[in-house]
Amino acid sequence: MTERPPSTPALILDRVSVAYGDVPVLEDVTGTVNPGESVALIGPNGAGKSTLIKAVLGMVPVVRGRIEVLGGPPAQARRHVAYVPQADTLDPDFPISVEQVVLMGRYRWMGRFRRASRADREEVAAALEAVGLADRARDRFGTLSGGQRQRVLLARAIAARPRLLLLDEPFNGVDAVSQHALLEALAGLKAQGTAVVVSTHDLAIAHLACEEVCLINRHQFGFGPTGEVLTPERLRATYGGRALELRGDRVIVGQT
Ligand SMILES: Nc1ncnc2c1ncn2[C@@H]1O[C@H](COP(=O)(O)OP(=O)(O)OP(=O)(O)O)[C@@H](O)[C@H]1O
Repeated sequence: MTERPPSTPALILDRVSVAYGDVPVLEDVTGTVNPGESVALIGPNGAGKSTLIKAVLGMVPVVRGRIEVLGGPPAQARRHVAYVPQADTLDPDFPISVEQVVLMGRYRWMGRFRRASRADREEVAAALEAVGLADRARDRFGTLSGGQRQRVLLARAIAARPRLLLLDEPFNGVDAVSQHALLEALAGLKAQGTAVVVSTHDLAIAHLACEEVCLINRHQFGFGPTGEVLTPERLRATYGGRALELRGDRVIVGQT
């Protein structure tokens, strides 16, 4: 019997350090995310979560160490990586429909004139279905609630058919219905082999959405299975001595 070759990791972080000018923001972050796996980036404000995501996108340079995306440098993998930013640059007043926003996710696969094929339209419809907004396709994007808009932006990323999906705090200000829809859509993507990296302040979400966590606050305080790494001691170290822990699905914030 022949052994199947191991699949290429979606993301390798190898002693990654990032600085803005002379100011170090991340030092020695190391870990691997395989296809179909998800990792939650957890750390306080200013810990470097967004910076790490931008480094994976090749938007900020790595000063030491190495980032490998789908077996090569980040710049070579851009077509296979989708990103849902923390505050999207799309102006909610811009007159654009929900399906037009999602179609943007297909641009990387379209020809020079960006004419949508039937297959593109089917991908858009499937992505909207995945986030539970199929019935809002023709509505103006700006008329949706904040949580629904977040779901549309995830649909745009899904329509890009990424092999690695990066989400920067997608659950902020999102109600329970939208949260459930986002979690279901992420589970669907993972089942198709997409690797997911999601920054979040919500430890309960990290438990629900991700089987791995990366604790960072400039330095790395742990990277591995959620149940093993998300301990009160490590959380306290990550949050600079503040006692934070997870009991059941509740986050307990203690004294500094
Ligand atoms: N473009 C930039 N130029 C200089 N410094 C920056 C820049 N972007 C971020 N920083 C700094 O880098 C550090 C990490 O910021 P980053 O946005 O990565 O943190 P974060 O963990 O995502 O925080 P939050 O949870 O508040 O979103 C902060 O001290 C921030 O001030």
